[in-house]
Amino acid sequence: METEDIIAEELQNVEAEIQGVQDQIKILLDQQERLYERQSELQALLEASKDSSYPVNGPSNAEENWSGIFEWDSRANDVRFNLFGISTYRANQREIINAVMSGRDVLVIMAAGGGKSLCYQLPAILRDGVALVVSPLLSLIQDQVMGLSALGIPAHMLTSTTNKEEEKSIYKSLEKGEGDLKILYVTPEKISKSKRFMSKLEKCHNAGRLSLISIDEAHCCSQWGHDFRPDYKSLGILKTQFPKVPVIALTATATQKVQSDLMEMLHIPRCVKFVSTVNRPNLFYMVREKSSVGKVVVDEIAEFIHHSYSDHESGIVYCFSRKECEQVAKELREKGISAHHYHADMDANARENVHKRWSNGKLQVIVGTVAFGMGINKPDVRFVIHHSLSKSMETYYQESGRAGRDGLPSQCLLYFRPGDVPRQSSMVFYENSGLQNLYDIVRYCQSKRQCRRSSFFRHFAEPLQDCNGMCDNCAFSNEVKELDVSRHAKVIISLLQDVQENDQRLTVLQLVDKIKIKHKELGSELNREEIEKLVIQLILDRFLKEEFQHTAYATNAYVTIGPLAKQVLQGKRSIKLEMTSGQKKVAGMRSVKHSRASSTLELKLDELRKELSSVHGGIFPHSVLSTQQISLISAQKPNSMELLENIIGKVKTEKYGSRILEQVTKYADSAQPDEVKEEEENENRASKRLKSKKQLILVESSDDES
Ligand SMILES: Nc1ncnc2c1ncn2[C@@H]1O[C@H](COP(=O)(O)OP(=O)(O)OP(=O)(O)O)[C@@H](O)[C@H]1O
Repeated sequence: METEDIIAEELQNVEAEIQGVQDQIKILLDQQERLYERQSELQALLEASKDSSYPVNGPSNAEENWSGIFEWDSRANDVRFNLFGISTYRANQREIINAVMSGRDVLVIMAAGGGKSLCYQLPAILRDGVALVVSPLLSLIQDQVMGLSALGIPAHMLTSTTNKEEEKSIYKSLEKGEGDLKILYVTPEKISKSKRFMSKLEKCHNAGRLSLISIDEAHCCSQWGHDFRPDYKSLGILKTQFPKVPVIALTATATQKVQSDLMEMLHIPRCVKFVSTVNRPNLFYMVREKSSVGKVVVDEIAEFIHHSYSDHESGIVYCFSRKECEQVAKELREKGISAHHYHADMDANARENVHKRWSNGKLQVIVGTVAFGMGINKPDVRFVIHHSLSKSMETYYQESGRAGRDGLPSQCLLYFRPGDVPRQSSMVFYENSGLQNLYDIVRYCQSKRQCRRSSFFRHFAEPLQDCNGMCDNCAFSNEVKELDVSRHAKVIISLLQDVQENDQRLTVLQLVDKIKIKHKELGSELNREEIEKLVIQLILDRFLKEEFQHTAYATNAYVTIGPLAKQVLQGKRSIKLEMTSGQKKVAGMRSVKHSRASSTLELKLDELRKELSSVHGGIFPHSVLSTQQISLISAQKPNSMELLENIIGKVKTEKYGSRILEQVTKYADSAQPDEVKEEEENENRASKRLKSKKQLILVESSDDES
């Protein structure tokens, strides 16, 4: 061999080795970044626990025993029961109220629908003076003020919609203590932008009349949260200016990082922290494969709603774009579902009108963008359907969490198509950890084995809890099969290498088109959806990666070779794709059962209504006792005691009288679920038959595969 050849060969080897080392460096750098993040999280936590004389999440001596006896106990019980109509506290509520009443700063992380409002509203009533509540959205504020006013609690708001006269009277109350003002809601902009307001607030404080400060949706403070609001950043001024006034910050979701961040931003390092579980046991989570044909998806959604719910049971459908919202709402209407779109392009009146009709049960479904988000106070949302992917686990948890805030069984369904990923990734790649967050939710969607609930626990760093079969993967896990697609992956990577060598670029969908042709030549049997899924999986596992390029009109996402691609090419890594034999039918079965149960109960409920009408002139408190509530009570499910007590509390508060209470209780006892159970058993049998048939088909097709 010529010297030149020897050198050239060695050079090639060295270059290959350098490439290998660079790949390793990249992986290590990523790992280092993750470790730095965790390090700063842990340092902040350590600092917070050193600083705080109170331990995180619980008392350690008598003084810190938040569930002990306090002088305000009987007053608190009186207000809870007689004013709010709530018969018992939920987990952590009493402790939180006691900590606030003791003058401590408090951080509350409690799942959606957990009952956060009571934690600041009750102390606001018990403490002398005015409580200031900062809340991010007008609609949320309006709902809260309306609700409190209906209970006879003097609550007001100071927002862009407040008229001059009302503003004057609120300022008078703040400054001079005149008039009746107990709870004042403001948006964060009021704190950051209105000097006049801050000066009035100061006067209120100086006169000893600022009783507490509540920061709702506190995750908006943190850039690491999923809904950062710049105006929330300036809320730290409240603690600086009013250091002795207790601050209570509340949110449904906050990772460790967000928690430490918001404690720092709000200047409450010594706060007592109450973290409740993120688990929402009443929510059934499922993911369905989304057809590439838009009409098919809407047909399926319509069928799901028709099958599962009666007209008065409402839900939300989330879409990616405004145009999509309008289209989906229109198609749902054509299918006989009362639906309307909701997005930021509509004027405020039109939006409010849609929201109102939906809240009053006159509209069954709102088809919204994420603009229809925080501030939805409707407790009986029975289903949340995602027509498109959310941008992170946190956003999905929040959005789907709008279902079932009343604690009753509700369903969260996400339609996922791998081909939708680039659309989202080109929107989020510039955000802090945007891609990482997106890929987490994509993993959630792609997995056909992992418990959906456990993904939430992992994401929020919470110990795992039993899912009780309340997700599609737990309910139907044995339908899944793993297919070795290593050779398909090699073809994809090689093809992409060729493309890159020719200085060309491909989007995910273009790549899929090319592979489809190539696979046909190779006699491969993966269909288009499966190839899409494989490409996305290769991106998640860093065998491929996404790159972005801005044009004048948009940001395009391209797919390129990832840092670990070589491992596949060299046969060091095998690639497996999870496959099922078809759509999971669990929702359909539950829904058939559910709608039949509802109709049986509806008949009985009508009987009850007739009887009650003789007492109350035909007005039955439907909001107090829905068909589903009765169904739950009669089936003696978990939660039923709380529900029954809640109903009793409400009936008492709303003065429907003892006769109704008696009838309700009697009715709840007598509703008989036997018929329902029988139907359920029949359906289970049918489901088992269907499953074994599907497995057979699966085995046959996988034999072909190998
Ligand atoms: N102890 C309780 N017993 C029964 N019902 C309760 C209790 N506490 C609160 N609720 C009810 O639970 C529902 C949800 O409460 P709330 O609106 O405070 O939830 P939240 O935690 O603020 O939820 P989100 O994060 O979704 O806004 C309300 O209808 C409220 O009246």
